[in-house]
Amino acid sequence: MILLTPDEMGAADRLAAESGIDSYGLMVKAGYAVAASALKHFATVRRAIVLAGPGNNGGDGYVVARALAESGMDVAIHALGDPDKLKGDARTARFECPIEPQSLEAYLPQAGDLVIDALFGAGLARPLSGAVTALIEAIGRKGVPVLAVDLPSGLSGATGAPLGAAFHATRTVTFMAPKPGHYLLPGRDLCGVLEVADIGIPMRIVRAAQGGKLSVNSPALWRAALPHSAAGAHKFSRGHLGVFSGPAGKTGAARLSAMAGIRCGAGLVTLAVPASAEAEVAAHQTAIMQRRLDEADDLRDWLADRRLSAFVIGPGFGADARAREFVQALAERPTVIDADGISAFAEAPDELFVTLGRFAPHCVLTPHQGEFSRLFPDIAADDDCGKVEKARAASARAHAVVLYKGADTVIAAPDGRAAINANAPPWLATAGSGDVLAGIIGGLLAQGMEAFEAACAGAFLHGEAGSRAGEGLTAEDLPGHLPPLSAFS
Ligand SMILES: NC(=O)C1=CN([C@@H]2O[C@H](COP(=O)(O)OP(=O)(O)OC[C@H]3O[C@@H](n4cnc5c(N)ncnc54)[C@H](OP(=O)(O)O)[C@@H]3O)[C@@H](O)[C@H]2O)[C@@H](O)CC1
Ligand SMILES: Nc1ncnc2c1ncn2[C@@H]1O[C@H](COP(=O)(O)OP(=O)(O)O)[C@@H](O)[C@H]1O
Ligand SMILES: [K+]
Repeated sequence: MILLTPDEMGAADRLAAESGIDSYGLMVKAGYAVAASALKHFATVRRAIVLAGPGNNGGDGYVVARALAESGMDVAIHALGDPDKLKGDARTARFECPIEPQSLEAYLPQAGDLVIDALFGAGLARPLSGAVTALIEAIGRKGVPVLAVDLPSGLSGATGAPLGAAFHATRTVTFMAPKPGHYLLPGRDLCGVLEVADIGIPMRIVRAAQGGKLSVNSPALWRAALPHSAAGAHKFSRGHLGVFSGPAGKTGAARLSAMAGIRCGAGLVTLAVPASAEAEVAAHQTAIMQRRLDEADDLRDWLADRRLSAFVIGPGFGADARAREFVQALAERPTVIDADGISAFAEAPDELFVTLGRFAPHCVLTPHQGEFSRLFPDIAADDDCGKVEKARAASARAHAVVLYKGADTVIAAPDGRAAINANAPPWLATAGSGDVLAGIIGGLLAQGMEAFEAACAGAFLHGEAGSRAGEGLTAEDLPGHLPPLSAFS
């Protein structure tokens, strides 16, 4: 599913107009789609209150009011600003609507109302005024449901962050394609249930405006890149994943990664274990192999085996000089660099970026918010930038795929491709869950998937496993609930 930024949506609008499509016709379709949603999902409300803004979002609102009145609903319009100053399609919509607008101040929220929020959509340019903010609070206090047109007013469609106050909608109807702000937090929560209405802009125009670089993560993005298990495959043809364990007492994280890697199809998985932890790891593993590995020299010997096709380093490893040395040696092969593998470079992130820059972008960095801030402090602190732009900037700087974790995980590649993951249930946020994700991605890399596709598929499979395991899961449950890759091919 493609995503359009508000600017790209504006471009689609312009291209549609240039191809002869009537823009007022689009507004009418948009308004009727919202009215249909109101009638279907809020059938029991006593009256609909349309809050109409000064631009085309307000224009949509006048169409909604007309459509609802035609269907027999009791409708009132409260306009922000002087309706006589409306221009273009919004002005036409206002004069085709039989209901005379009242002032915004005249609206007193009442139980039984449905608010249609048509104040601002893609054109929001600054934080909402004090009067609008007070009205949002009054509507919230009364528990009046809100149906948002395109976006809850106050929310940036580009970043998913409110510019100040914003409506908290029950449902949102947007047009042609969702925007990043519908999926990035807190926008996703502020939108409520999202509907995407087709208002008749041809998809070829939508695609031309979009450029194909940002999407919602779904199997369509990576299905073709999944490893196929041929009948004659043997374990080495399905890849060999190496996972680095921490010292005694800290081996659990790497063991979780290793188990996830073998469950998602790596032919062989070996845990590389320091001497202090050999007995501990051996007591836990059966299908996973084990190799003693203490120093960087041991690692260089091991790397002589070219059949080792991918690595995971970081979970429970220790964020120290040894971690830096290991990551620098591993960067020549596809490697997931997680947790301590990231934090080890907090004092000298450029050392990591220079190392990664010497190779093709075949490594995946998987920071959560804290780790992201350690490695990319300036990008993390840029409040004008949404999570997609942050992940993209980080990926370009690091010369690696960056999977920026959270409830709204974003995956970005150095070439600008990006995806927002949307299938993770909230109970996936449990200790060790990130270690499992690193192992899944490692397992896919080991089987020959490219880094961006492996990271996207990994995040999606992790979310699926979380849903299948259900609320109350622990990280140990996740590998056993991974769906088979064949379910997606
Ligand atoms: N694209 C398409 O194909 C289609 C788009 N459609 C619809 O058009 C919508 C976009 O319309 P839009 O561009 O007119 O922007 P919109 O959100 O109405 O706001 C702009 C106005 O608000 C003002 N303003 C901004 N911030 C403000 C603030 N904080 N406080 C006060 N004022 C503020 C701003 O004023 P200015 O900044 O110029 O002073 C300007 O007057 C889109 O969301 C969708 O619903 C549909 O009809 C279907 C086809
Ligand atoms: N609220 C949430 N909803 C869904 N998934 C979440 C949420 N919060 C975190 N996650 C996911 O849970 C995992 C947690 O990983 P991480 O922060 O590394 O924790 P740990 O180090 O304990 O494994 C990540 O995949 C992250 O995207
Ligand atoms: K709106």
